[in-house]
Formats: sequence, structure tokens, C-alpha cells
Amino acid sequence: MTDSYDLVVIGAGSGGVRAARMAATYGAKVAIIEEFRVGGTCVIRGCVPKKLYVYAARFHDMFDVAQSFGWQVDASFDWPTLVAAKEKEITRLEAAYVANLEKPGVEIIRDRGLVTGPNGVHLVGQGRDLTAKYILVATGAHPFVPPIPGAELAITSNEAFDLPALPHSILIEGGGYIAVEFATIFAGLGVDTTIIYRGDCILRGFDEDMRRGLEAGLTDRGIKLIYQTTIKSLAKHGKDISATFSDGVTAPYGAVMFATGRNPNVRGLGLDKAGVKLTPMGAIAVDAWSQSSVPSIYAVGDVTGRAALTPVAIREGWYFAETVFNDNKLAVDHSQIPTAVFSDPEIGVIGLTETEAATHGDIDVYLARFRPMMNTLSTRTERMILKLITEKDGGKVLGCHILGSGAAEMIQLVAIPMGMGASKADLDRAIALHPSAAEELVTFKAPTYTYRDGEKIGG
Ligand SMILES: Cc1cc2nc3c(=O)[nH]c(=O)nc-3n(C[C@H](O)[C@H](O)[C@H](O)COP(=O)(O)OP(=O)(O)OC[C@H]3O[C@@H](n4cnc5c(N)ncnc54)[C@H](O)[C@@H]3O)c2cc1C
Ligand SMILES: NC(=O)c1ccc[n+]([C@@H]2O[C@H](COP(=O)([O-])OP(=O)(O)OC[C@H]3O[C@@H](n4cnc5c(N)ncnc54)[C@H](O)[C@@H]3O)[C@@H](O)[C@H]2O)c1
Repeated sequence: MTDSYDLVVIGAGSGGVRAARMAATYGAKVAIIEEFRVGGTCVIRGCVPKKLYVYAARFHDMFDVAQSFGWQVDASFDWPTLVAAKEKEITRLEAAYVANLEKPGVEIIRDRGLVTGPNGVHLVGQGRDLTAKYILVATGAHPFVPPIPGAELAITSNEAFDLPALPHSILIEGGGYIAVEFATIFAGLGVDTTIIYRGDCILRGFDEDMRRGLEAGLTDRGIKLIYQTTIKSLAKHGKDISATFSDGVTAPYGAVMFATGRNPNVRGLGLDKAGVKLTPMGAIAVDAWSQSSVPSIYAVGDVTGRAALTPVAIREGWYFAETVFNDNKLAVDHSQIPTAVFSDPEIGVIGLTETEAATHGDIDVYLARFRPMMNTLSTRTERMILKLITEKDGGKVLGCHILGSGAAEMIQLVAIPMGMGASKADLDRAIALHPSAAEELVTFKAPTYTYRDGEKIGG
């Protein structure tokens, strides 16, 4: 074994693993360094365990409507069973990731890697130095914890998956993806859940109808929302944690969780020594081909502060390998990324929001709000929302926003015609599938309202 490689990847998460595998497939001699568990955030403490827990939480809603379909359900929930089942599944996935790296000959080094120069990497544990023609930094991000007194008493998403027991109540600070997804999980599993958010409505940057629709859905499920307030301090209060808010109110909770964003893992990596420039937000600055200010050092995924999503990190890793090791220069198009929030109700979106689109030119908005069939036998009044935004007079589809059951699955498929530049007429050509929620997308007739010269007309 020599210490000289074509490529050394630091971080075996979504982006690093894909890049390492592809580069090795193209004949490069590759090592990948991982200090925690192979698979990274997504597999170990992100997308995968999160979605498994969302499934667990959603039985609550299902049991709720079950009676109206004739079922009698006497259910109880056991947290340790879920945690153990989750652990088994992520351990299986981790092994699959290791096997997929080893198949094309990637050497996996379990250690912490630091950059020592444009072609040098130091292994902290082994005290060994590696040289590499190229270095790929794919170290991901970590939860940001506001520096307040008592912050150490709180958890982040990292710890939430493996709590020894479910708390009786939880206060979650933040209004983004992680806050609303974990509120859904905890509330669904029977925890008295409160979100505290500094803004005036959750999911800033999402379409207004999605934000308000989710707000109503969370409230319906008993989740309390405190707006325009932050946590100022935390203190021990018997077995509970007492939180003091910016308005002076103090209240006890069984647990407190910060979901206040994630910062790129760049600290102490040695990037400054190598001359790698950072963005003002502290991410590694890269060009369209993921190349940093040092030509031999590339970076992909969350550490670059672009879109912090697994499929994006994977695509960046893949295109890096194509560009550098397959003589096939490819840049990732970050302009049209489908994304989902696995809350209850679920959200799936792609493209421009109504507010964004209205400032880009004349647009038509098609909006449907309806009670999903699953709810029609029950007393549940929750509505599904489907919104399609097009250029005026049935032109190109600019945005699609869906709130309700199946939204994530639907939006993935909407991404295909949108990527092809589909118009409203292209969608209309499809024959509806009945009965389904998605059929609304191909049966919209006249616009619900329009924007002309930035002014809303109708609706
Ligand atoms: C709770 C949660 C839920 C999420 N849900 C979704 C979702 O549903 N869908 C979605 O698309 N995205 C989701 N994400 C985001 C997604 O997980 C990330 O965008 C993705 O994992 C980024 O991949 P990456 O390769 O950049 O980094 P990561 O997957 O974070 O991998 C980085 C790896 O580098 C290692 N590392 C760091 N520094 C060093 C070092 N110096 N030496 C050695 N190893 C090091 C880390 O241990 C880690 O394994 C979620 C994130 C969280 C936190
Ligand atoms: N379903 C998914 O695809 C999914 C799920 C989870 C996470 N992710 C990815 O991970 C990223 C990180 O998720 P996140 O929810 O932590 O971040 P986020 O950026 O989505 O939300 C962070 C929230 O914390 C608030 N905040 C930030 N600093 C604060 C402070 N000092 N005090 C009070 N509030 C503060 C922000 O206003 C915001 O509401 C997401 O942006 C997303 O890209 C994706």
C-alpha cells in the first residue's frame, strides 16, 4: 500500500461516496477518509432515519381515520422498538455503501482527514500523510446551535434519533425543514410539541399557500406555534428544561431541540493553509465544476453551501468525477431542483413560487383545494392544495407546489416534464388518472387568477 493517490476524498457521505466510486470506476486510484460512519448524514442521521420516523409518526393519522372505514384500533407505541429497527436498517445501508466503494477498488480509511496543502492530506489518528493529484472535500455540515446560556442542555437532529426515551413534551426552535419534520415526528408519536420561530410563518422562502397550509395542518395536529420569538436561555428544572423566551416568558419542557440551520464543516480542516477560499457564509467557494480557488482541490455537497440536499450532493460528486477523471466536463444545473418537506401534511415543490414568478413576467396561476378522498368518510376537513404556475396564456410551466399526501412522489414526476420545458398544453395532453389527487395537475381549465404587469387579477 503506497500513500500516493489520484484522488483522496475527505468525507464518505452522499457526495464523497458517489465521487469516489465513479472516479475509481474510471480507473483512478482513490482513497476515501471517514471519521464517523460511511454513508454520512443522509444515511446515518438525516434523510433515511428521518423518513423511517415519519412513517412511524403517520400511523397516528391513519389510526385516526381508520374508524370511519370500519376498523377498531387499539394501538400503542414503543420507541425503543423503532430506534432498534432504524439502527438495523442504517447498519445494513452502511454495509452496502462500504461494499459499493470496495467493488471498484476504493480504499476506505477510517480516520479524520486534514488538508495540508494543494496535494497533501494528513490522517489525524494514524499520524500518516497522503499525497494526491486531486483532493475532494465532501465533509458536509453540522447543526448550528445558537450561543445562549444553557444551550448544552438541548439536542439537535443528531441526537434526536437515539433519545433513550421519548420526552413528554418538546420545544423545537427553527422554522425550516428540520423543525417542521421533527415536529411532525414527535407530535405523531404522542409528544406534546411546540415550535418556536423568530419569523412570522414557518418555511420562509416557500410558496405562501404551502406555508399557510402546513401551518394549519400542524396546528390541527395539536402542534403549538410560537412566532416572532426566540429562546434566550435554558436551565435545568428538575427533570425538565426551563426555557426563557425573548418576550420574558419562561416555560418547562421535557426536551428542547435546535433546528436552527446547519453550517459547513470547514473548521480546522487546514483549508486556509492550502489557500482554499471560503464564501462570506463560510462555505467552500467553488465554480460550476466544483473546483475551489486551488486548482487541485474540489468540493461537493453541503460544505459548498449550494443546495443542501442529498441528490444534489450526489450529482455534484458524479459530475466532478466525469469532469476530472472521464474527460467529460459537466456542470450541475442547480436551477430546477425538486424538493419535499416530509411533514404532515407533506409538501412537494419545484420551480418558482407565486411571488417569485409574478416578478418575472405575466403569469397564470391554477389552484385547487380539495378534501382528499381518504378524508371523505371521516370528519377530517383538511384540504389538499395543488398549485401550478405558468407563463401567461398556458405557456411554460414555471412552478408546481403541492401540499398533502403523496406530494413528494408527485413532485418528482412533475420534475421530468418541467426539465423538458413543458407547457400547460403538454400537461393537458395527458389523460387524467382517476380517482387520484394528481389528476388535478392535468385537468386545470381556466386559470384561478393571473398576474399582468405584476398586478394580481381575479382569485
Ligand atoms: C435531519 C436531516 C434530514 C435530512 N433529510 C433530507 C431529505 O429528506 N432529503 C434530502 O435530499 N436531504 C436531506 N437532508 C440533507 C442531506 O442529508 C445532506 O444534504 C447530504 O447528506 C449532504 O451530503 P454531503 O456528502 O455533502 O455530506 P454528508 O452526508 O454530511 O457527509 C459528510 C461526511 O464527512 C465526514 N467528515 C467530516 N469531516 C471529516 C474529516 N475531517 N475527516 C473525515 N471525515 C469527515 C462526516 O462524518 C460525514 O460522514 C437532511 C439532513 C438532515 C440533517
Ligand atoms: N426534506 C428535505 O429535503 C430536508 C430535510 C431536512 C434538512 N434538509 C436540508 O438541510 C438543511 C438544514 O435544515 P434546517 O431545517 O436546519 O435549516 P433551514 O435553513 O431550513 O432552517 C433553519 C431555521 O432556523 C432559523 N434560525 C437560524 N438561526 C437562528 C437563530 N440564531 N435563532 C433562531 N432561529 C434561527 C431560521 O430562521 C430557519 O427557520 C435544509 O436547508 C435542507 O437543505 C432537507
